Amino acid sequence: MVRSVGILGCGTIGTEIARAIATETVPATLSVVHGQHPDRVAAVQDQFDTDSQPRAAESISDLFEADIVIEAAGQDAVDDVAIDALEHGCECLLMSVGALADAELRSDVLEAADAGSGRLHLPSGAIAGLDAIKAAALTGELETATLQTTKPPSGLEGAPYIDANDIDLDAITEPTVVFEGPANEAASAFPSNINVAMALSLAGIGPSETAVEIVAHPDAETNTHTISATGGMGRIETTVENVPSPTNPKTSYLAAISAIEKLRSLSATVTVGT
Ligand SMILES: NC(=O)C1=CN([C@@H]2O[C@H](COP(=O)(O)OP(=O)(O)OC[C@H]3O[C@@H](n4cnc5c(N)ncnc54)[C@H](O)[C@@H]3O)[C@@H](O)[C@H]2O)C=CC1
Ligand SMILES: O=C([O-])CC(=O)C(=O)O
Repeated sequence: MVRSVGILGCGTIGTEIARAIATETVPATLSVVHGQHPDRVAAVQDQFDTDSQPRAAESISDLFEADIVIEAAGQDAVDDVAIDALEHGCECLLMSVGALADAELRSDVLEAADAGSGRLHLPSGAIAGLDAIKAAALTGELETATLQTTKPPSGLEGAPYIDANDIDLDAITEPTVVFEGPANEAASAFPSNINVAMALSLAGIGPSETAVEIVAHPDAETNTHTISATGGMGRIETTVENVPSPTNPKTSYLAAISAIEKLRSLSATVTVGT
């Protein structure tokens, strides 16, 4: 049973998760939040009645008083929070799953989860189909897994890969493949765009075997993710045409509500789906 929640990052996803707690969609208390911008921290606190407002943490370690620590900050923050939270016995939910493309960090985080009393949760986020992918991978049936992601060019702005390769996003006038490669390379090349590739990898056949294609589409109005997988179980194909979040178009709205459902399910007496 998860009773108290701590949130790292008061941006699009962190604020939406806090709202779900404030409106009792999730039966838990938001006890503590940590953010970089006092105004965003205050906006999260203001979603609650005065007597139930979360405390603004002075440091990340203050979050470990909660039963579950949710990272909704960015890939750089994962190293600062995940291992310590797990070692403190907290449950830990990571949104910036792409940080686990770093093999050493991944191994340390998974080891901390194995050693501690808290569990590590990596939600499906903005993709659909990890239930089937997990089941197929467990029995060794899964042979191939690919992710094709299509975003408007503006949604890829600021990605290290775009900058390093001098890709002029403004000059794109037709659907253009801007990246092809394994998930572990995609996750660090596009840290704010393709965390979902690492979730797919960890559910499936691993980050170096999972193939990723990123398409910049000048007319796209959605962030679209298509998973294609084959193996002894048959063929899986899922496509989600995601509505971008108004406050951060790089982030699909589904990512926030996926985390909210994961959080709710931790206290549920009945769970549906794999
Ligand atoms: N797994 C998935 O399916 C998805 C994951 N994401 C990832 O989730 C994360 C959060 O996404 P958004 O809420 O849209 O981002 P956002 O940019 O709207 O909010 C992040 C907030 O965290 C704060 N922050 C960053 N580092 C911090 C630190 N060390 N300590 C305290 N606060 C810190 C920032 O100031 C910002 O307010 C991002 O890494 C994003 O790429 C986004 C969409 C889907
Ligand atoms: O929200 C999305 O569409 C996916 C995303 O940004 C990510 O996985 O980092």
